[in-house]
Amino acid sequence: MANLISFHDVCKHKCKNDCWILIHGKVYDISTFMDEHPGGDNVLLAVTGKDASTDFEDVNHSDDAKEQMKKYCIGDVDQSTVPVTKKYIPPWEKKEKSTTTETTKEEPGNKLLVYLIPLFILGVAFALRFYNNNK
Ligand code: HEM
Repeated sequence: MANLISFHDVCKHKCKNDCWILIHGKVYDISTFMDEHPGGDNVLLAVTGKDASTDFEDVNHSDDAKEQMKKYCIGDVDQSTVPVTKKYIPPWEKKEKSTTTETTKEEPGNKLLVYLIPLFILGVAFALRFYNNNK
């Protein structure tokens, strides 16, 4: 069975000579790889203590790099210990999403009010007219 490592433990290794990173649920001890990494050691240190999957994918690593990383894998992260990060959604995308969800989430009562309010105003207007005519 694969070695299960908590996110808390991953966060304990953030130095150049003791560096663990988390990519796609797997934990890599890359302490001996720091000086060899073609992208430099700074980028690797910058992604410690978090899920580095996106950072790793953003670089578009070669198949060779993906093959190479296997030998540094020391286990799987315990997913229940990884904090859920909220993805930043730009306001313009939020608006698009909310309009589509609003239409589906709209309560039937709201639609009814759109008809009831003008009817009510009309009713009051007629009542006033009737009242004035009777005077
Ligand atoms: C065990 C994990 C990793 C291995 C084995 C690895 C390996 C490599 C290799 C072999 C290259 C040369 C280009 C290629 O073949 O794709 C490279 C480039 C690079 N890597 Fe990594 N890498 C790892 C993790 C990361 C992480 C987490 C980052 C974070 C951003 C990163 C950032 C970079 C950058 C910026 C380059 C330079 C790209 C360029 O100049 O074109 N790498 N890496």
